[in-house]
Amino acid sequence: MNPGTNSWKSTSDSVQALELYGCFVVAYDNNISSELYEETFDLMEELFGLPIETKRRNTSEIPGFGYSGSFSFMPHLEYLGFENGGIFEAAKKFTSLMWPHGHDKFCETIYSYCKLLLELDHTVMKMVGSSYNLEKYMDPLIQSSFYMTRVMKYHSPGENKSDIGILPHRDKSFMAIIGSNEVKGLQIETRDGDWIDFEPSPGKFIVIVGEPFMAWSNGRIYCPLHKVTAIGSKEKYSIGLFSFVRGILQVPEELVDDENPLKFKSFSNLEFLEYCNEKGPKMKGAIQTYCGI
Ligand SMILES: O=C(O)CCC(=O)C(=O)O
Ligand SMILES: [Fe+2]
Repeated sequence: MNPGTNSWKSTSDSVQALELYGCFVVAYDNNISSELYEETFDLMEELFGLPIETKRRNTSEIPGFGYSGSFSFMPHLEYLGFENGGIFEAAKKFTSLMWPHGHDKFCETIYSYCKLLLELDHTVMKMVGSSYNLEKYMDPLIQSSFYMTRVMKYHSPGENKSDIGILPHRDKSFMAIIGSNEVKGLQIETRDGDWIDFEPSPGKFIVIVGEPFMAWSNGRIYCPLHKVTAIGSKEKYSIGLFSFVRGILQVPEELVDDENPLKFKSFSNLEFLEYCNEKGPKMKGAIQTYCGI
């Protein structure tokens, strides 16, 4: 990504969007075919159509992973989160848990889909590194990341109706990349308090900064509040790839100077996740209370 070239321009635009909005939309249609996109979302219907006892087999110690749904405060949401869907063995393990007799098509489709999102995650990380001249930090961050694929179903509230899908929140992951079927509902809050819609379409993804990434950048990158509204008679399905960084995260010294004093102490992404889980879902600026200076 050399200064002056087109890829450098799109890099600086994207990083600027992360600073202003904490998110940006990627048209990834050259990399993900509409067939793969459609197949993946068709399979979501099949997955969520499994008996609840089967879906409950997907358990995890990590908050936000595993299976959950029918929350009193978010009655339309149901989700399944599993680790490392972009690694074939992990995709296979999740598939066998859901379909003990196997389901090759599901396994191959979800793996291909997650692998593309994984590549996109690495690309975005590298874009940030190149834009801030912090390239040397990016490979170690990527190498200590692990990923959750979380598939979400928002049950329809009914024709001409709308209801809460996910309450306004900031992500506790480092970064998330989300795509959905054609049903709208995800909204991101701007710094001015306006809510903007993510308009889903095949091959389009939204990259969302989580609180740990914002803290790592010493607040240079923004972390937006966002929410989902369940709307109308069609079910909404979305698939997110959420990254988490193991070990201790520390603001790079290059991002600290007299004008930008250190705003966050070193912290652990995973312990932060536990902390938020204990404090409950209402915490909006959790990272500040966790490790803000
Ligand atoms: O389903 C979506 O579009 C967004 C989900 C989300 O914000 C989350 O799981 O943190
Ligand atoms: Fe989120």
